[in-house]
Amino acid sequence: MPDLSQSDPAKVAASRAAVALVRDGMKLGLGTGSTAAIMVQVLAERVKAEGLNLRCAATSKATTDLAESLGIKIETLDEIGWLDLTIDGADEVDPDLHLIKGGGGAHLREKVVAMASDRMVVIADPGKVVDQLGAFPLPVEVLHFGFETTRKLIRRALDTLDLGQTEVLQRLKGSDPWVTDEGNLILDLHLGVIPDAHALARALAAIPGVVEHGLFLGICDLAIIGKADGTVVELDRDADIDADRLAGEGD
Ligand SMILES: O=C[C@H](O)[C@H](O)[C@H](O)COP(=O)(O)O
Repeated sequence: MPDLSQSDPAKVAASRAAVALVRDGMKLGLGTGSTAAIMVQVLAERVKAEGLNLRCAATSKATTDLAESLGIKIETLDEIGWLDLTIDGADEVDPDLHLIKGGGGAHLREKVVAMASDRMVVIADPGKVVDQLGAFPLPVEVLHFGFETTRKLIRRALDTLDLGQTEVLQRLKGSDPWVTDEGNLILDLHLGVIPDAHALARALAAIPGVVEHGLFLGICDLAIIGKADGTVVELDRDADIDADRLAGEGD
C-alpha cells in the first residue's frame, strides 16, 4: 500500500475526511490532480482494509492508471450510469463553492462526472480558498478545428465583458501543444479577477469551438479544506468563509 508519510499533510487530511464519507456499495467518481491522487491512495487503503465493494469511474487516464495500479477497478461512466459521490480537487474555491478547475487539463471529464453525481465533494488545501475567482488562469478546452478563430472569439467575449487587461495563452507541454484526454487543446485565460463568473461562463459556452471551461458553478456541495496540522474545515454553501484566515492557518 502507498506510503503517504511524504505527502502534503493538508491534502492527506482533506482526502481522509472525504474518503470517510464513502460507504460500502457506493458508486464513486474519482477526480484528477495531486490532491485527488492522494485521495485515491487513501481510498485504496480503505478498500483493502475493509473489503469495500465499490463501483468507480475516473475523470482521467492518469487517475484510471493510478486507481487500477492500487487494485481499484475502474468502469466507464456509462457502465455505472449515475454516481452517489464524486471527490475531486480544485484550483480555486470561492465562498459560494464556485470553483476553477482544470489546472491538470481534466476539467471536461471532471465536469461530466461531477454533474452525473448526487454529490460533489472538493478536497483542497487552504491556499485554494479565495474571496473571488480569477487569480488562477481559467482553463478552456477547445477544438483543434478553428483554434485561432476560437481564440479570437474568446478574446472578443472578454472585451465585451470589460475584464480589463487579460491574456489568452495556449497551454503547452514543453514546446508542444497540451492535448487533453479527449484530444482537444487548452487555452488558459489569465484574468486576474472574475467579477461575474456566471456571465463569463455563459459567454464562453456560447462559442462553438469551446468544448468546456473550467468554471464549476453551483456544482460543488461540500469543500473539505485540509490544514497542515492534519485537521480539516468543512465548507458548505452557507459557510462564512474567511479566505485570508484559512490561508494563514495552512502555513
Ligand atoms: O485538471 C485538473 C483538476 O481540475 C484538478 O483537480 C485541479 O487542477 C487541482 O489539482 P491539484 O490537486 O493538483 O492542485
